[in-house]
Amino acid sequence: MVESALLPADSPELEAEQAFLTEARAALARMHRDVAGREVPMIGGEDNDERFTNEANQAAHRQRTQALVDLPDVPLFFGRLDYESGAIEEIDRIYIGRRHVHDGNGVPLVIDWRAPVSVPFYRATRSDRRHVVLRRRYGFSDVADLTGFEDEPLTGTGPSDQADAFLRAEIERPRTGPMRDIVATIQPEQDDLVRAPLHPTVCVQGAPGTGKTAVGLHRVAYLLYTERERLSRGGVVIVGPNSSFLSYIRKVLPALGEVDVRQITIEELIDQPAAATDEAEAARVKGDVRMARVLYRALWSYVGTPASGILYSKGSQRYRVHDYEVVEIVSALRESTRYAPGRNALAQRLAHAVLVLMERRGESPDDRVQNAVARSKVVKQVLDAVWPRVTPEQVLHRLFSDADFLAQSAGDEFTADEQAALLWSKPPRSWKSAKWSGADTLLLDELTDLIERSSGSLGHLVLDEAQDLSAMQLRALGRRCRTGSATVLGDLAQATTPWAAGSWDRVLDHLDKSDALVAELDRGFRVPDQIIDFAARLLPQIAPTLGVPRGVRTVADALSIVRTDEDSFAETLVASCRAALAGEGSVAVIAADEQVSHLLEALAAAGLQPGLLGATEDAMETARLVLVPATLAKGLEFDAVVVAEPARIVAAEPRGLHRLYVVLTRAVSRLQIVHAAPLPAALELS
Ligand SMILES: Nc1ncnc2c1ncn2[C@@H]1O[C@H](COP(=O)(O)OP(=O)(O)OP(=O)(O)O)[C@@H](O)[C@H]1O
Repeated sequence: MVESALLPADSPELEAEQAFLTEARAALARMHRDVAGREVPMIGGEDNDERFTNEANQAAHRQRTQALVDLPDVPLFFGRLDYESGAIEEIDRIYIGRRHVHDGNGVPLVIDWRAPVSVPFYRATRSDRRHVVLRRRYGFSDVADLTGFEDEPLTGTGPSDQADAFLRAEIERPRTGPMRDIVATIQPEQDDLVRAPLHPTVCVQGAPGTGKTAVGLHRVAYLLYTERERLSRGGVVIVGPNSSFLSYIRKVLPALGEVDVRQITIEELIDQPAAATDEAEAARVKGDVRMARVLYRALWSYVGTPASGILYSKGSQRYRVHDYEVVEIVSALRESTRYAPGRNALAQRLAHAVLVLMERRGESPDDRVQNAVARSKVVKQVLDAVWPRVTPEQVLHRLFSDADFLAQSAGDEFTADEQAALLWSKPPRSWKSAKWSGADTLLLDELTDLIERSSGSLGHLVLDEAQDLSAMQLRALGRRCRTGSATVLGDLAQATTPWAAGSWDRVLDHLDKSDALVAELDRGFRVPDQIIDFAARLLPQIAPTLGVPRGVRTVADALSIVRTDEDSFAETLVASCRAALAGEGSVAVIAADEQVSHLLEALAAAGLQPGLLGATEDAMETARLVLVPATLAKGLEFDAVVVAEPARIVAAEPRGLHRLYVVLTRAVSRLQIVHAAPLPAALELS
């Protein structure tokens, strides 16, 4: 969508392209009318299957109708390929767009970018032309009027730099709000990941601004195109770190014609609201994978060793199952089932043992007798004594209230200090009055699955900023897509949580997707070279094994550092904001969370009226200048960024340097650092 003015507005060729766009729009409107006006067939009857089928048909119709809405600011096509004549059937030219548009008589006007025939748009080069002679890219205004185009002939020799110029212009087009799609300029290394098959899971390590989020979103659109039937059963879910980030990315998939994908936080996916917060150390320990083993032991410690057998009476008959037989049955079951089905199975096995005794005495008991024995008082007494019913809440309440129970369950997994961090200082009287933290809800989720296997039916799960997830979060997510696959996106250098897993092998192991394909993206599209090089000085300290990302652009005066003193800090910051606002596009001030309210006042007092990210979901859409607490900056970007007092950002949390690395890599064109305190040593310019 580059504003391109290569041709005069009245050039016949441009006019012909504009006329084609008008024709394609009219065709899309007709397709929309046709689908919207079509009656959805309803099958009669009121049973569950019929109701379900009718609802599914209605939903599919709604989705199809919505997908055909012509969004006013989204161009219908963005590129064209001209083929050697006769190369592909009778077609010598195709227009490529966000969805398929046909003329009503079976003639395609615009081909969906996801179709195999569109692949050369992204992959053809002069040395591998794939029968393409010309690639054309279009420029559009903000309201999707076609304003120009650029041609890239593939028939010449030597490298072509048009593609790079187009990419650069697209990256630098000023931002006005939420993230936009990159469908016109997906790069070959990104295209590989976007079009990777549904299975196995794909895991992408990538430096800031290499396009991980963009790749994840386009991959979802691609998979829905190629695997819609398979995915419609379990659904697709995108999990992002917080609601500001989700609000930022929410328009990309609808612009690609996909309106039915849930984009949520992990808390929403787990669906157990948290009512308490943890101290940092407790949160770290609760997120650790050792917790899974501790919970396992805690739960199974409820199963005791039978002290006696059972004596079942029927009429004048007595049947005795000896204690050693009960012990054997219990220990065999312990090894082979989950907790709740194990209890049911124990009842049935005991009843079966009684039935065998009955048969030995020449009786011929049937299933009804077995069920009656299984439900009898004597069997129930054994069950309650040996294999009691428990809920996840009861187990966790006991674990955090009872130091002996915790020590016994922890074995040598946790140190005494770690156990102390887990214990409640004031235990609630009962599990019913316990207030669970976010980390606790994941432990409850794990226990629920240990008690009764949960179903895990998602078709595909995208995890963005996955480097931050704890082992217990990853296990909970993995359980929800046991048979599905995932796209795991992240950057180990941007891991800011104390419970971060630390390596992709471990992340994938916790997610139970060890067969994943791991790839790396290393071309940083967002951040100009000078800023990447500056931020990368932190890498030896925060992620020594990761390489420095390769920049694709230099921008004049991209980086400046302004030293001031405490007294003039606000004034200097205001001046930096004014300078940034004099340019085009979005501007952010990013500061340590605890400094935000003070800076908000200072900026407002200077008449700048910034939006406050996190206070309202649409702050990035309603204000050009946004004040961003450092902990919410992850995943976002702005044309210009002013970072206030890096030392405070670093001091605010244990992984403060990682946070600073995130903050320094949010700018597309200009980064200004305003500081009174010294910069971290690695950043001091020599
Ligand atoms: N092929 C491309 N064409 C145009 N723009 C691109 C391309 N790839 C990435 N970008 C742009 O680069 C910016 C960064 O992309 P994205 O947010 O997906 O990166 P990321 O790797 O997820 O970054 P971070 O690690 O900082 O979250 C976005 O503005 C995106 O639109």
